[in-house]
Amino acid sequence: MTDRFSFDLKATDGKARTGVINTPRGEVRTPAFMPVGTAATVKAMMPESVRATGADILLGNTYHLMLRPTAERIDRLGGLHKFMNWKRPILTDSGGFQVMSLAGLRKLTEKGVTFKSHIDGSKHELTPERSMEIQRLLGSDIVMCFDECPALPSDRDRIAESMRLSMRWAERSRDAFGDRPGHALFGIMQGGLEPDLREESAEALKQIGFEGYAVGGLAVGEGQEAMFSCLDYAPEFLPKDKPRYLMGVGKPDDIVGAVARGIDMMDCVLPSRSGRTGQVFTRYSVVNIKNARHADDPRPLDEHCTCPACSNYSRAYLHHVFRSNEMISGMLLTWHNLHYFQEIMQGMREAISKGTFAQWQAQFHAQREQGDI
Ligand SMILES: NCc1cc(CSc2ccccc2)c2nc(N)[nH]c(=O)c2c1
Repeated sequence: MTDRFSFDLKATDGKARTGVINTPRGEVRTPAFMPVGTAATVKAMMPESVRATGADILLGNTYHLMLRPTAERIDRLGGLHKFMNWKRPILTDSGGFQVMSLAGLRKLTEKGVTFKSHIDGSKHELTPERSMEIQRLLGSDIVMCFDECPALPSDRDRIAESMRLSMRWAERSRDAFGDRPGHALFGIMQGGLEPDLREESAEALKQIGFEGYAVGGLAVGEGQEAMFSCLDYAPEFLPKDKPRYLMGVGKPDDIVGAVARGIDMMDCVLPSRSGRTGQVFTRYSVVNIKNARHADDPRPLDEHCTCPACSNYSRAYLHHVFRSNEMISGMLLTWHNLHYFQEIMQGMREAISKGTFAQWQAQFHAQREQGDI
């Protein structure tokens, strides 16, 4: 164990990298997929089940937790790790993105954002300083800078103005974060799909200095092709010796494409949210368990998968409990999806270590062309 935060880059294969993030609460193997635990729970999962899927770290949400049950109450109860019974690392987002996508009556100024809670309409303010305080009260191991993520498409001037505001907020986040050994503050690169603005943002963040760097402002409606075009150059603007985190991404092929372009960490609600809506990710395709074709099918979702859903239940059963709106449906399908996402990450870590990432990527895509078994 360590009392410091550090990143060891173990191997590269082309632009793909594999390594380990060392934190006082344990190691995070990269490339890493981070399940989202928005309101202090990965929905439909016990923490020990999340760990059993292979997750080393999970995400918490400043926006949701500041509204309910509040960061001060979680702090009084011993912090988020104790509160949600997750002893390993937690990364929390800074809240700005969720304010812009969820809250009402938002007012954005140089100081920060004021808004009304989507829960009870109460008024709140988030600034870089308040976001750092909330994330400190939660006790998260990796803290994200307070930033503004412009919706795409936006005109270039709007994107430039928003990025430069986020860079001023990054400086204020750094100052407010203070000296917290064993904890990390990650900067967030913005700049839309504009190479020069992305480079300007990266340079500004490197001047300030962070323990890790995120690529923000992608997967906001631009589509996979445009996202990959940006990832063809943006990660290279960031320091090689620090973790690179692509925020809020994505589908399995998004994740593989991002790792191939030099990304180390990703998060997405997709596997858990889809698990609750009957959308199942397998190595061959996406299966909608609601479809009548599964009603009499005695086979597992994926005969190669070792998760509890695939080891112990038929498609017919999973179809039945989904149609019957039984709780076990969300539990089993979420477990399977998270297990499958972690299986992809483990496969990539091994392939990059062996220098066979290109072959692994080719097989990943070839299997998906086969379609459902
Ligand atoms: N992919 C869109 C996206 C998603 C998130 C949210 S990622 C997340 C969600 C829940 C918990 C932790 C992290 C973002 N967060 C920030 N701060 N900045 C962005 O540009 C951005 C873009």
